[in-house]
Amino acid sequence: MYTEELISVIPYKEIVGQLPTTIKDISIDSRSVQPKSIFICIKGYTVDGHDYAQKAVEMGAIVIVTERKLQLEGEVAQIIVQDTNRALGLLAAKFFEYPSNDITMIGVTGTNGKTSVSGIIHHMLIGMGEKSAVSGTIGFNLNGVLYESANTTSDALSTQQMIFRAKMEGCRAMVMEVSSHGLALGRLAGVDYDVAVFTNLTHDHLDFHGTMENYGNAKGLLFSQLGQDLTKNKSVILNADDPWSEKYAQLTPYPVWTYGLKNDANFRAENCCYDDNITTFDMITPEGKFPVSMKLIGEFNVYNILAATAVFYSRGFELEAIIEQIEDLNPVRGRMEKIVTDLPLQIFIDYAHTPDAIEKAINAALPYKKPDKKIIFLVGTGGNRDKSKRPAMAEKASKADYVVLTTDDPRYEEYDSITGDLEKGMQHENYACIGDRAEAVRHAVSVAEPGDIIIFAGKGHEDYQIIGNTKYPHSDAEIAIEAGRLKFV
Ligand SMILES: CC(=O)N[C@H]1[C@@H](OP(=O)(O)OP(=O)(O)OC[C@H]2O[C@@H](n3ccc(=O)[nH]c3=O)[C@H](O)[C@@H]2O)O[C@H](CO)[C@@H](O)[C@@H]1O[C@H](C)C(=O)N[C@@H](C)C(=O)N[C@H](CCC(=O)O)C(=O)O
Ligand SMILES: Nc1ncnc2c1ncn2[C@@H]1O[C@H](COP(=O)(O)OP(=O)(O)OP(=O)(O)O)[C@@H](O)[C@H]1O
Repeated sequence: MYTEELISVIPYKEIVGQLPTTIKDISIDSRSVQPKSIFICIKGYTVDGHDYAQKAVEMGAIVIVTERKLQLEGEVAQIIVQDTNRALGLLAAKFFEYPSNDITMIGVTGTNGKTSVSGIIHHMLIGMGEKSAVSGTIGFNLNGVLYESANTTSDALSTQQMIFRAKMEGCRAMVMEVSSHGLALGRLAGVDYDVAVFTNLTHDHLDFHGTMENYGNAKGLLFSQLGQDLTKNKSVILNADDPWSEKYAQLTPYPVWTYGLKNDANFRAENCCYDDNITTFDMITPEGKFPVSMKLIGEFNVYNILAATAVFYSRGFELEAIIEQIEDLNPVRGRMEKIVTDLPLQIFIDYAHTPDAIEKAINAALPYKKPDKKIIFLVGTGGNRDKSKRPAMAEKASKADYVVLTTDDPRYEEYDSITGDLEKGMQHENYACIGDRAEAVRHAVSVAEPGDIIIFAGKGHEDYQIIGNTKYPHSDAEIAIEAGRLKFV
């Protein structure tokens, strides 16, 4: 690509040296720079890409985008900008010829439900015969092949690359989980969303955002960044039962569709019934009432389904076709997923790691609890991350009859520090603190009796536990089944 053309999309303060006529590639990682590349220096939390500019030049970078003038050896031009993160988004979008303009982009944000709603939309699209890609916490799923990603919302370069690949593979749509970190750190600059969805906003990530106000405002960027061009067919999907929705509705000129169970909304559910691992309800829509029956359990999934329905409706799909897809959906991996075992227990694997999600997960299991039987809830929290949510997590977990407090990626933090913080929120005495997660899982099984429900929360789809900075293989389900066989079979 012509260098002049590429850099025309970014505001810059100064150019140092002679720009080459063309550049061949774009990179933010000195370890994988290709010859004749433009390298953008990104400040991380642990390391700063500016420190790797010289290495990038040695690998073949011929232009460096930087926030300050660097002392570099070799034939290289420097472009000095105010904010390399923002420049990266704009350059990456231009380099890949704005792939998000050619594909329906659906962004899903919120504290809980991003993976669930994104997965639901993706699977419904596929069910309708549309090619679709989805990116988020579970990775990047392109035509059934899953690629790992480090973050829920990847850096701006990977994001544009993913959208480009989805476009080249003929996808009609791409669904993206949009995290508040991604929005605040400019990872989504240059992405043109067609539909923006909000699930809910509750306590999480305050180590990063500081206050709920900042956290909510960061999520709001998804709606304000939709733009103002009313010739574009865009829509916004908001949860009518969450107070932040009113604020987000003010941020956009595009049509807003609401959903919810409590307040007035365009899409509502009535007569919800949770029975035999089947959920039924009447969906109230702008076109009347439709009975729905689905395999996803829990009230939170009714919200997720209403959100997905609003997305499809806003894009002109027929309600009958939408509901047909809902009835075919399988539970999302690791989200109140019931594990099939030969044990006399009901075992759920779940990803709840916020107070609100824990409450919702336990509520989802309540209809399946048999008289005189227990719900055992295992909950862990991550080390070196938002500590303020820990007591609130245990407080919500206290709704279970027995609680096992443990760790979920302790990283560099002592087990006792994590379980000790959780313990402060416990509302009853029926609990144990066991920092080693494998031991904690075995303990949960050891206190179970036939007919009990055990919910293992926090790991969801993950198959590892991070201790220090090493990922060790770990599966709550496998450990539980092994312990259960020893005990019951
Ligand atoms: C705090 C944070 O956001 N850190 C992110 C950050 O890592 P970092 O600070 O260590 O910095 P780095 O990206 O490794 O290095 C900075 C720059 O130097 C470059 N570099 C580095 C080394 C080298 O040899 N050469 C080189 O060029 C890197 O390529 C990069 O451009 O940049 C990495 C690459 O983009 C991210 O993977 C990493 O996210 C870490 C894993 C993380 O845990 N982030 C969390 C807080 C996060 O972002 N979470 C949200 C929300 C999830 C949710 O909703 O639950 C998410 O979207 O995932
Ligand atoms: N709409 C919802 N409202 C509240 N809780 C939910 C909702 N959907 C799912 N949950 C609960 O939250 C957990 C996490 O769900 P999900 O992975 O879909 O959220 P997420 O926003 O992607 O989370 P993360 O940002 O951590 O990846 C689930 O396992 C479930 O317990």
